[in-house]
Formats: sequence, structure tokens, C-alpha cells
Amino acid sequence: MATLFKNIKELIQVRTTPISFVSGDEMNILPTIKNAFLIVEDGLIANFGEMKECPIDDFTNVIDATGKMILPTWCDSHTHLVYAGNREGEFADRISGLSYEEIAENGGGIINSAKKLQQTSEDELYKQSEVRLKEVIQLGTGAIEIKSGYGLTAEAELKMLRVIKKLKENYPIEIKATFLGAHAIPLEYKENKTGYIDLLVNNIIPKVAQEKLAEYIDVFCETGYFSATDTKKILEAGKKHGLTPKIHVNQFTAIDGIQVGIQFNALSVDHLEVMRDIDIESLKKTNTMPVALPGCSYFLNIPYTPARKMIDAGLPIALASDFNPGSSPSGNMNFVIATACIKMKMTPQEAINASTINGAYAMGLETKTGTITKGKLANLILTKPINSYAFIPYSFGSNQIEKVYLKGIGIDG
Ligand SMILES: N=CN[C@@H](CCC(=O)O)C(=O)O
Ligand SMILES: [Zn+2]
Repeated sequence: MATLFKNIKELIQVRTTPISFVSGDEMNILPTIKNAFLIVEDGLIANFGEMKECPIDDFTNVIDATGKMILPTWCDSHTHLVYAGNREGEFADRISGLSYEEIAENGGGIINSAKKLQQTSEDELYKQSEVRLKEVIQLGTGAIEIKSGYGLTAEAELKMLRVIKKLKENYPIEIKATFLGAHAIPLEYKENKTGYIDLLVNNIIPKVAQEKLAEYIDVFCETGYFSATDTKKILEAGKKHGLTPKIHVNQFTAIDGIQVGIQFNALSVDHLEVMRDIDIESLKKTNTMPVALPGCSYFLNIPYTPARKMIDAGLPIALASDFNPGSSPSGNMNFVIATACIKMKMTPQEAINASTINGAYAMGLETKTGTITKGKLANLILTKPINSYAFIPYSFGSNQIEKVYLKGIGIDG
């Protein structure tokens, strides 16, 4: 069962020697092969090279990619794709002048989503989430991290994580689950944050770990949510139960969350719209991936992560969608890449590296996906006929994807 893609105009993100991620100046290097072939066997990339070296075996399927390009599928390392209902009412309130913070203070925001989710059955939550998962696959995402965090009770958090597990069982996309019980302080604990942290530490985290429902642990380390000290306490409990941190930090204020993340060897620190020089300095020479979420900056009209400054300082960057009902109701990685180029001054090469190999690293999948490398999953984007890969971010809002292949199988919309 071998499939040959032939006459590929340009095969993008080709890495013959495995890499974990790229940083600094290396982010601007995107290796490609022009006029290429690629062979898929048993769901994996078996071989690739220049057309002049293409083997003349008997292939089960031959796909002529004349004029079209192939890239590894997008690796979206930060989403909240499992949620109930939507928050377009708050969207209208923001247009009328209320801020995201004011909406949250009035009982909207994450608390609003938690209320809806608690009242939604597991089956219904699965159905709503499945629609979004199918949509992002068609938009080129082949690996995705999904967080809990709209439950805020043991029962509802576990319900979310079971939905993520079911999606993982039923769809060919790679899915990683993150426990984000510390996403907001539930109304019942408004005057007793310590009580909620104790519940997380002594009850919910042990349950999540026991049922093996998550690999990562997240905390919204932010003024009005969880402080650096709270974050340490929660990450400590997560560590005790084998959960690796990937945390929300520096979205609105810099309160030393990055330093806590580094101290706990976080796989990633995400958002980073507000970055002090000390935060950039702290991230140097660490294994922690900084993750930018331009869709959130776009939607909330808040500053963009200073990616240019960070890359110029030698750091890596991953890009993710932050797909969620409150601050980024879109999981379209093509838009994320375009926005990173247009608003954050990342080059197309940097943005593609940030959305493939660096995104894969930010969810522990760098050995399985994120590059065109022999033995990796044949998770591929076949573009429509285009002149250059820069056309993908350039033509923002248009879809340049002809077909998505996961484990070598073409996914029908
Ligand atoms: N900032 C915290 N959490 C989400 C948004 C949550 C919401 O508004 O529902 C984020 O990453 O932007
Ligand atoms: Zn988020």
C-alpha cells in the first residue's frame, strides 16, 4: 500500500536529520525541494527527493501534484476546542465598549462558558466539539492540543477531558490533552481562592492523573486569576502526578509567570503579549517554547507578542490558534500564520517553522510530525496551484489547501 505524490512543485519543510525545534536566525531557514516526489507507506513518510530520482515502482495510488506544493500539516499546540455554546453576546458587548476584563468581572468570560458547559451533556459537548475538530482538520491542522478549563468542578473538568479522549479515539488527528482546572476561580470560591486551589491539588489533579486523562497541566497565571505563587503550588501538584506544565502567562500583565514556568521546566509558556526584557532574557538557553497566539490579539485588540524582538534575541517561537469561545473563536492556522506575518513581522519562513516543527515541540510531538522526514507521520497539506509558499500568508482569508492527508489518507470535508 504505497502512495506516490509526483511532480510536486515544492516540497516544504524537508529535514533529513531530525530536529527538535528552530530558534533565532534558524527560524528564517525553511528547507525545500523543488520538483519533488514523496512516497507514503503504512501512514508514514517512506521516501522523498527530486523528481529525477523518483523510483518507478508499482504504486497503489499516484497523485500528480503538478503546480501544487506539499507541506507538513499545521501543529496547533494551544487550543480550548472543547466548549459548549458560544459567546457572541460578549463580542457585541466589546464592540459597544466593554473590555474583556470588564466582561469577566461582570460574570461573563470563562465563568460564562463554565456555566454553559456544566449544563451540557457529555454527548452534546462531544457533538459540538467534533464539528470544530472536523473544521480545523480541513484547514490543515494535523496535530492539536486541547485543554480542559471550562468545567471548573471535578465532574465538569473530567467530562471535558473524556470528550477530548473520545475525539482522540475517533479521529486520525494527533491530540494531546491538557488539564486547565486553574483557568478561573469559580463563583462559589470567589472569596476563597485557596479553597479552590486545595480542591484542584487534593482532589481534581489526582483524579485526572489516575484516569490518565491528561499529559499536561496548565494555569492561567494572570492578575485577578492565579498568582505566581498559586501557579507554583498547582504545578507542584501536577508534577507529583506526572503532568508537565504548559502555561498561560503574560497575556495582560507580567507577574513572573514565565520564571515559574522555567523553574518547573514547562514545555511551553503561552500568550506573551506583555513581555519585559527580563522575560526574554529568562527564556534564553531553556527548553521552554514561547508560544504566540495572534488570533487572540486580533480578536481582543490587545498587543501582539513581540515575536520580532524575541526571534532577534535568539529565541524560538511557536504559533497556535488559542481556539476558544472568548478570545479567539477561530482555529484557522492559515489565518494565524498570515496574522503573524502581517502584524508581528514574522517572515513566511519563520511563521511556517513556528506552526510546524516548533508547534510540534510545544506538544511533545516533534519526533512524530512537524517536518517532512522519513519515518514521520504522512500528515500532509496539498496546496492548490500556487506560485510560492509565501502566497499562503499573503492571500490571507483565502484557502489555498486542496486536500489534507492524515497518516497518508486523504480527508474528505
Ligand atoms: N486567557 C485565558 N484563556 C483563554 C480565553 C478564555 C476565554 O475567554 O474563554 C485564552 O487563552 O485566551
Ligand atoms: Zn488559551
